[in-house]
Amino acid sequence: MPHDTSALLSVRDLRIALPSGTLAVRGLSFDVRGGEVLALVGESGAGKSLTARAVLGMLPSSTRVTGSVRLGELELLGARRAVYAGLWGRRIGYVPQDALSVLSPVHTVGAQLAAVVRSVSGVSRRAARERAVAALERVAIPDAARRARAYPHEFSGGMRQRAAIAMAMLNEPELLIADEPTTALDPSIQRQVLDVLAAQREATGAALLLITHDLGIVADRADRVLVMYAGRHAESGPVEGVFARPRAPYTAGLIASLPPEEPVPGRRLPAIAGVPPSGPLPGCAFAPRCPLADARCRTQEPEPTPAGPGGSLVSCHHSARLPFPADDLFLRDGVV
Ligand SMILES: Nc1ncnc2c1ncn2[C@@H]1O[C@H](COP(=O)(O)OP(=O)(O)OP(=O)(O)O)[C@@H](O)[C@H]1O
Repeated sequence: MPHDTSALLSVRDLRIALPSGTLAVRGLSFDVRGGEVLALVGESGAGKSLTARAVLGMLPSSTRVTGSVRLGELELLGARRAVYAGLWGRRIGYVPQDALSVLSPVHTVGAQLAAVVRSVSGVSRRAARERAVAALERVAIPDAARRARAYPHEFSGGMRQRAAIAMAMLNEPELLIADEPTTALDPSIQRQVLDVLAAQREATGAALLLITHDLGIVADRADRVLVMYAGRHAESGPVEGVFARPRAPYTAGLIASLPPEEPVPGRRLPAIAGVPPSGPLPGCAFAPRCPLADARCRTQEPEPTPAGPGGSLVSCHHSARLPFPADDLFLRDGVV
């Protein structure tokens, strides 16, 4: 598949081999368009974080990465460290799951934000500090001028995460990559942090690659979704379309196993039985868990194929046979 030259980020045939030789990401292609939110979802171990780190150029040198990752015209895979250093915080902002991985414990939050400002623009220390405080205000840190003089450990988890968003957005990058930015937070705080992220993104027009395993967040916050399974593309497309009519059995199973808003007493919750494969399989990686799998699925790996409106793609030999809702398919293996 050629690159989409109109996309902000265009990833093609990304393969990531771990030091053990295991191929953890196996030929993934996707695009992020300017200003949009693309959610990357899938079970733990699907390769979401590795994909994000490959785009960010943050994988250890012991991993082997092939394929192509283009930011606009610029090829990032194989780029020298200096190229990435010029992009981080300027064209690409990064919000990790744990803000402490980007905030140093030995400097105040304000000093760290000011240093990021000064790394890009030659403003005075005082002006950089003022911009740091303004950035903390924008992410709703109360009493920002005073809080800027505090250290990260003096912030609550939610405040630290908002400070990390402020830091990522300081220089108005075109692309933001957020890896499970709210997973470590209480549900009540998650919403605030996601609201802050959305507001910042809308104010600057940045695109967002949002990694999450929470389909509720995808439904509420993303424009398009890419469902990954065992390092591969399972399904992708506009969020509304994918939720209204999933075409990959894996996606349908994930949606079927979402707890209903109002539980029906005595009704079993569908579940996808089994666990993802630990090694390579000759056919579709989901086949051992898939209620529709047949002999072809066990021998022939499905490729992403156009499947619906809005550029939807599905990697499944039997998507046309998939009913929706698919609860009954997954109830066979359901848990009480
Ligand atoms: N540095 C590493 N060395 C060895 N194995 C790794 C490394 N990083 C990731 N892996 C393995 O690669 C696979 C994919 O990991 P990745 O973190 O991308 O998954 P994920 O989809 O982000 O999962 P999660 O939702 O749990 O974060 C997993 O099996 C993981 O154990």
